[in-house]
Amino acid sequence: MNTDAKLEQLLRSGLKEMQIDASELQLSQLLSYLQLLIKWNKAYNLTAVRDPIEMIYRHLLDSLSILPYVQAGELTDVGSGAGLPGIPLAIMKPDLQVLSLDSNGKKTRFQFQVKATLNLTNFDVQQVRAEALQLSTRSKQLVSRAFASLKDFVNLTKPLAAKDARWLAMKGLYPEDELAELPEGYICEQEHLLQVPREEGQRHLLVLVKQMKG
Ligand SMILES: C[S@@+](CC[C@H](N)C(=O)[O-])C[C@H]1O[C@@H](n2cnc3c(N)ncnc32)[C@H](O)[C@@H]1O
Repeated sequence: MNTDAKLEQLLRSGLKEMQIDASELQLSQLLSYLQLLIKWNKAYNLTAVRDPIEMIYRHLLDSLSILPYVQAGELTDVGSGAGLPGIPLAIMKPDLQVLSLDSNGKKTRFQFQVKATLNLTNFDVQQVRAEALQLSTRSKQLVSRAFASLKDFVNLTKPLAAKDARWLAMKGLYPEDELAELPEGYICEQEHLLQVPREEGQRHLLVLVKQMKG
């Protein structure tokens, strides 16, 4: 079996194991994204993960592990790097409109290329520091993976967030210390253990909200 066929087979079986139904178009978009990531990573150093098989688990499937907790509508991905988790989520969830933010021009150029190649109409990207951005409509749902502490994630993005916003923070180790340092008035409303095939370490999703008064 050639390498591309092997990657396709591993992705198909990983999605199946996670009970994610992908159409043939979605599957081919995920594979095209993977191919672009492999190609651009050589020159642009987008991710420390170099092995294409590892990219399937640590990037594509890890991003998709939060699918059950993402609500339809808009989602702002903060510090998205190579487009993670925003690009896999935009591919798999057409009822989601993703705004992807990163301060690094090489990374946002890569994301523009992915958007154009895959014709991802529900995905937009901006090169900006999150704390410098002003949105005309504030975001109800923000996500980050490997971006910042919980405290910094909330503090840097407060001006972007609607009153009833949910901050989805993807974490490896359970961030006990970070939870103790949440900005005043913010609570962790939900915690979910995330399951990714072949990945042994525990992964967590914490959903943070601003506590309503009264
Ligand atoms: C460790 S990478 C994580 C990338 C991606 N979320 C992932 O999981 O692979 C963190 C990213 O945050 C970006 N970043 C750091 N500070 C930022 C800020 N204040 N605003 C926007 N992006 C920022 C960096 O350029 C980098 O691409």
